[in-house]
Amino acid sequence: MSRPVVVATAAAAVVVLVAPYLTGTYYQQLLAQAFLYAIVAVSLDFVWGYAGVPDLGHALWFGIGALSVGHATTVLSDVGLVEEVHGSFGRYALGTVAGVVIATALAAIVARLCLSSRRTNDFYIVVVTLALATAAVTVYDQTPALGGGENGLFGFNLQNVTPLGWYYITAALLAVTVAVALVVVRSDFGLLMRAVRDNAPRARYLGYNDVNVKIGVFTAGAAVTALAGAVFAMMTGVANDGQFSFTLATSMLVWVAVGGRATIVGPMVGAIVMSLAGAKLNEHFPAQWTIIEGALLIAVVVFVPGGLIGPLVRLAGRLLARRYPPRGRTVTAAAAARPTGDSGGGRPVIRIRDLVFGYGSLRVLDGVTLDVVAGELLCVVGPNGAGKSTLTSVITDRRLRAQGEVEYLLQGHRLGARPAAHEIARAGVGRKFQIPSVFASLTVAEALLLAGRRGAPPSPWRRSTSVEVAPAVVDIVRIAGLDGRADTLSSDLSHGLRQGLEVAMTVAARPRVIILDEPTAGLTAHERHDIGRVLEHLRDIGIAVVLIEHDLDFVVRVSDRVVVLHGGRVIEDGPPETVRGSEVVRSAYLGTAVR
Ligand SMILES: Nc1ncnc2c1ncn2[C@@H]1O[C@H](COP(=O)(O)OP(=O)(O)OP(=O)(O)O)[C@@H](O)[C@H]1O
Repeated sequence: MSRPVVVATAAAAVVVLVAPYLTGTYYQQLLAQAFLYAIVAVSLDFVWGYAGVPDLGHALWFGIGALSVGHATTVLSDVGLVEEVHGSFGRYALGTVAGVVIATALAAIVARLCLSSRRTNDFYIVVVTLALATAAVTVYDQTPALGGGENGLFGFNLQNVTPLGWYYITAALLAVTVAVALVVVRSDFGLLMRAVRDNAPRARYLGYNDVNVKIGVFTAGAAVTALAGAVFAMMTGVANDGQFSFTLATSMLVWVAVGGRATIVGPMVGAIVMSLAGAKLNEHFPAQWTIIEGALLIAVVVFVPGGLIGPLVRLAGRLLARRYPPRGRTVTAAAAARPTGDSGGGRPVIRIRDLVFGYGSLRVLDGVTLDVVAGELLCVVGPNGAGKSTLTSVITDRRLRAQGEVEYLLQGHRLGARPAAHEIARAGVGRKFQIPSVFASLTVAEALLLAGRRGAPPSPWRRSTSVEVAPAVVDIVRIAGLDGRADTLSSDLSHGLRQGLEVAMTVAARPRVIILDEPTAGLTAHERHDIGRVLEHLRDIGIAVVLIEHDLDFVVRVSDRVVVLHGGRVIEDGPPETVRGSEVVRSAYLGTAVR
């Protein structure tokens, strides 16, 4: 931490310690509630801001925590009225643990159902979280035996803790939450969270299970929020439908959006300021405050998507960085990070037999049969729409329902019948997309760091500062003009530089088979020549290189074998010169029908 950050943190700590002595009990209670809401905002920032999973019903987890403590400590009558309160500490602990466990389990189920299928996407989780929060309030109100109905449960607050005590307890919980959150988002795992948010398919094809990352973060967010809900209930002695409500869920979204997504500090400040303002304004203008909150959310999302506090935090960070330059990540070549191809060159590493695949009624691959061989540079060519990119997709993701066989003969890896994209990538099949696909919010070095781990779970607290990659990756970085740009954000790179970065990322993952869809598009003739040399080097060390290309001169120069795809069928498979001279190929490229 730089000195100004230490000073600012110490100053904030002094203010928090002294503030309750300058205010009365009323404000101590309000602030203690605001701190709990700030914990919720930080957890939602994790889920929505960093992992990109929109949870519109985040209040549900808060309500479950509160209701669980209410239930553990009270005895209800037949009509749901509180008859007795059990004030033993064990009951509070039991309620808290049960609330966290129930919220965690339910969140894991919801996230798995909404996120794990190829056919589901963010839209599902938006609808499901919204529907769940709404349904929870209805169930709550209609089932008095569960939560006291519209009256809720009350009078069960933990005795012997004063408002000042709660103030310090909640402040300490918030400090721990923020500290842990900052460590995690700055760690290597934090990079993965942002990578999955920015570009889940790219993360998947580098060997990461993006769905599990999202499910894990969503579930952790629910657990922390349930804990905050449980403490809230112990402190106030109240559990009611308001804690589940869509109104509270909307407030949570407003805190994060107004504070600034993916900043931690922004949502924390947003929650404290907005909940204090809300509490005061609600006293005088209860109806108007809800409208103001809704309008604020719309205004921020439309006009200042970065939020109000987040940009200030970033600006302060930039100003500080000028005075105290942060330690950037360095990219260095390491022999140990060298990709190792198969020693037995000439051996098939992927065997494809009679592959048939279509989009609806459109048949795109029509009985493709070919071998991908270690230590060979294979070019796949064909006119637009021939099925080249589709073939890449079907080879690198067997969850795509294709008929026929794809067998992976990668030493040391046994893949199941229909391995997922991340499993295939981990086994050593690397893929570069046709349109450059990078992680917008990651720097060049950060992207290479993640790529180099090839799906190995990154540490949630360690922040690697040096990135060791294969010498070939350093060559690609140099050829692509990325030298000296280790700390440049991928979103700030030109099209050509992104192209180079994606090739470098694919090689950094130490693949044994590398499939590159038009890696030289957007590069100059000189850069193409250099990339060609890197690909030849990869081939020479035993890697199977599959290149999808349109530039026939380049293809003839670098390839050992050329496969021509036309109308989803392999119409030629042989040495480059033979293929170039082929009448069938010429007519295919000129658009004449091939029989
Ligand atoms: N997701 C999709 N849904 C429906 N049709 C698709 C989809 N992706 C590709 N296609 C169609 O499948 C056919 C083959 O496309 P593909 O991108 O595999 O060809 P290609 O040989 O890579 O072409 P290009 O050289 O232009 O990239 C095309 O007719 C294309 O329109």
